Amino acid sequence: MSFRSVTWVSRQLRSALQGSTAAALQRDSASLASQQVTWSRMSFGAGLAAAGLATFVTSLPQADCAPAMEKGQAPPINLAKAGFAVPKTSRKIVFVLGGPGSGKGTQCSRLVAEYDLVHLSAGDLLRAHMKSGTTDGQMVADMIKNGQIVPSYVTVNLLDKAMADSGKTQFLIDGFPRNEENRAAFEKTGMEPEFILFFNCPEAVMEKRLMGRNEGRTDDNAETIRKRFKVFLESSMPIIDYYNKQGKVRKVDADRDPSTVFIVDLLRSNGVLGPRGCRKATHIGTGLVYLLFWPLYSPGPSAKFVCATVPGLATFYFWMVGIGACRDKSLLERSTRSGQRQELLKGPLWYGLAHTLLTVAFWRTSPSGITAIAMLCAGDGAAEGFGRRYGRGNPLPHNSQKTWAGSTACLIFGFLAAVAYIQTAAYLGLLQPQQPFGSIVATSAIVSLASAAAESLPVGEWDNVVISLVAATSARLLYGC
Ligand SMILES: Nc1ncnc2c1ncn2[C@@H]1O[C@H](COP(=O)(O)OP(=O)(O)O)[C@@H](O)[C@H]1O
Ligand SMILES: O=c1ccn([C@@H]2O[C@H](COP(=O)(O)OP(=O)(O)O)[C@@H](O)[C@H]2O)c(=O)[nH]1
Repeated sequence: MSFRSVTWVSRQLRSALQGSTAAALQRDSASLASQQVTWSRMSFGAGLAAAGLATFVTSLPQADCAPAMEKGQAPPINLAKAGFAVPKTSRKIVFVLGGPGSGKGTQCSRLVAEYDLVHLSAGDLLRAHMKSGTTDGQMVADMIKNGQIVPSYVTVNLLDKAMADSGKTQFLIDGFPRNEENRAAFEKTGMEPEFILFFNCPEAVMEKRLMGRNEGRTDDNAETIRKRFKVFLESSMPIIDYYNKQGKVRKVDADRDPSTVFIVDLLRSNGVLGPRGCRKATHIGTGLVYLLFWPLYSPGPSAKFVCATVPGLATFYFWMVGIGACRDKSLLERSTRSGQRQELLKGPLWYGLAHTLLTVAFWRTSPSGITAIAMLCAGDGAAEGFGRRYGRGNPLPHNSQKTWAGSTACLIFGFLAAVAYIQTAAYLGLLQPQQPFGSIVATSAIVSLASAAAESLPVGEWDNVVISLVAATSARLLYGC
């Protein structure tokens, strides 16, 4: 479609909507009364359509993001084979550490059979490398036989290559880093672990398991096992202590038959498995799609209440599931990090309440509510996505959990969404009073700056409330309505 025809279509749409809105506003009371009946039907219809669409939007990501193997779908496309390199910084890495024989490899294998994770055992990679026939290979063979730690340049290269070849983004790295040199060399590559799974197991239990492993390994003999335990205590435990100080260690009690589910829960609650993508897509998409329906409602005074019933009912449902009055596993999967129903009573509940209250308090005649919803959805949503992907190593000075990349994304995407939505409302003649484009741009810029600052604060689960309040208040002060 050419630019001229797009312009023509948009002009027709505008004049049709403006005409009907203006006409509806100007009609005398008798004809307005009869119009109201039609409009209330339309409002109801639009409400139902919005509710349907909101349900559709929230169900979409579930299909996209749940682990493929879990749903019996075809395995995901291998991006490396398809010719796309996955950037190092977008890799999500979990280090699996613990003494020799603590069960790291066993648990990792069980996990990868079910989930879209790649298990990279540093020991396995080194054992494969020692058969390569190179001088390095011979050195690795000797070092493994003596329970020594192979120099980082060999291990880090093998790990990096294996990650790139997999074409995937989520990795369980088992048995690495084993000492300070390993850790420093890995972090120099720009990659950082999300967290560390530490398999805690008594030496006697590990020794018994190793002696019964029977995999023909050159190092599973009493003498080397003793050396490996010593190396683990002297060189590897300090690494676990190092990450512990950063709050990154998740301890697994490995002296029992640890069910896979236990580790799965740890991975889920730390955002490695499961529906983070779904959560974000829902966070960004629901509000922005909801706003698209606002022009369809009647100019009558009850329209905003009808419109607010959509997020209102959804919020009520969140609350019902959150308190345990209803069960909805798929809602928990796509709306929470931990899969725990109580989490619905925090961020998701406030998200829904913010939409409901902003609709009723401001409605489409004021740019303030639209601005706040745009900031909450596009700004806050983009902040998390960009922060995780590009923010590593550049934390904000006042909050180490947030990054410059996240705050910049919040500012830019919040601003763009606010300008786009308010300008559309202005174009359709919905705002009262009308706002000139210059004022929309200037106000959106200031509000998005304030919202990005609010988003960067260490307010935990209150972030949806804080960003909505700051955006709505600053927009209200600047627009005056
Ligand atoms: N929870 C467990 N209980 C009993 N035996 C286990 C357990 N986990 C692993 N094993 C056995 O112990 C041995 C060492 O396990 P493995 O996963 O190879 O340890 P790691 O990778 O930590 O060296 C294997 O023979 C494995 O079958
Ligand atoms: O990052 C690593 C991982 C393993 N190894 C060597 O490989 C051996 C076996 O390690 P693996 O993780 O396979 O077995 P585990 O000791 O956990 O049973 C170790 O003792 C080390 O000699 C190493 O040097 N660096």
